[in-house]
Amino acid sequence: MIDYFDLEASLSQEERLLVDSARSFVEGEIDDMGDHWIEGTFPTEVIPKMGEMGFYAPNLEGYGLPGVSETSYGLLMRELEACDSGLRSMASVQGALVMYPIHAFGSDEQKEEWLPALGEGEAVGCFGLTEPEHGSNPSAMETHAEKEGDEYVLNGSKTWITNSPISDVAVVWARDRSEEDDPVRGFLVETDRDGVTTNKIDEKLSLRASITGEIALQNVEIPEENRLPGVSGMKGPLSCLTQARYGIAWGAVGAAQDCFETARQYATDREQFGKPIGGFQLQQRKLAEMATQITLAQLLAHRLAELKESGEMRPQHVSMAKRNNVRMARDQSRIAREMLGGNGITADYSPMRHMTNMETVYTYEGTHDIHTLILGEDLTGMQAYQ
Ligand SMILES: Cc1cc2nc3c(=O)[nH]c(=O)nc-3n(C[C@H](O)[C@H](O)[C@H](O)COP(=O)(O)OP(=O)(O)OC[C@H]3O[C@@H](n4cnc5c(N)ncnc54)[C@H](O)[C@@H]3O)c2cc1C
Repeated sequence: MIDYFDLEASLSQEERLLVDSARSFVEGEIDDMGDHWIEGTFPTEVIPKMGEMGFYAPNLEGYGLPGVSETSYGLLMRELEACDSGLRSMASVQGALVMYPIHAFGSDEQKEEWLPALGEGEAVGCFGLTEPEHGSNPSAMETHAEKEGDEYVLNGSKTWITNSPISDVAVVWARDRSEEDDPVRGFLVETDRDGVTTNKIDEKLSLRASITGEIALQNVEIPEENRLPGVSGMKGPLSCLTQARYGIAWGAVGAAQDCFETARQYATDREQFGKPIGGFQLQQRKLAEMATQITLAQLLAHRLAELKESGEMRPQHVSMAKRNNVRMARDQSRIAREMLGGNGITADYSPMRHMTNMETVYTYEGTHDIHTLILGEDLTGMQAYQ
């Protein structure tokens, strides 16, 4: 894969090993992502295998988790998304959006119950924040929890929830009406409880190789021990999103790298007017621009990892990297598709699959617009959301 500035020369042995094992896992276990994309399915048989490989939250420590470097974690997300954004989304949601909040804000009992099972891929989790009427502004959420004795009763609905139809547990963010000012709290909701339904959203034209659904909660009773005790307010869900967005900033680079390699190979093989199309200046310009944009995004991702490792990373740094790298992958996947001519619109080649996936990645985890506003506020001190 393209590494024009030789950034990988400075990887540690652990980091290099992780890249190699993720790459050979993808090559050995997943050869039919195009078929899954067409069918709108996810290869669920790889969920426990990804657990065995240690792909879920390996940057966390304890409960069997190895605590690898942030660069290792980023490289892993990059390798998974080079295959498909659906595969990276599986690892991102399970690791950054489900295991992270349990690890950071959960009780000892919650950690013991869920972290080993989720880490091994024996259980699947999902993250319920978005609601039908509240996407970019989740703080306006209507889902709420009322305290009744030593139980909570949850009501509300979440939508666009990755993996909800195949999840064992959902981290549901809801207003806790038993406290003053109804703060947002996280609740662990087992999906087999009475009153929980998780309908699948069909006919997506993007991120097709990923299962997406709703979570409807109708008088769902859960014990009060299922509330995450360690966080209150929007910083709960937002801190999870910072973790997941970090992985996306890396993952998008993987999708773009795969597009680049596919386009470069095609330009070498495909002949028109008696020579490979890669010999024409117009095609070389496209490859030169693609390589440059990928390299800039790689530099951003590597520096972001250093900031995260040293504890200096701010959510706004993540916003800039997610915003830039996803836009880059969205633009460059289209150029790669274009270079493949008619063949580029088939599922035999990855660029158009990546290109359509990028529409979701551009929108979820904070839309491109919302990250623009986060940066605008950071740069001016004035917020322009409303
Ligand atoms: C495939 C997929 C998987 C997802 N997985 C999950 C998941 O696992 N868990 C979860 O909780 N959510 C998930 N989401 C939801 C996702 O995070 C939301 O779609 C996203 O936050 C945008 O919300 P919305 O779709 O309601 O769009 P809206 O918020 O309605 O936005 C519509 C448009 O308005 C723009 N806009 C909104 N506010 C402003 C403003 N103040 N200024 C300027 N422009 C603005 C937006 O940028 C966008 O272009 C997923 C989404 C998809 C598509």
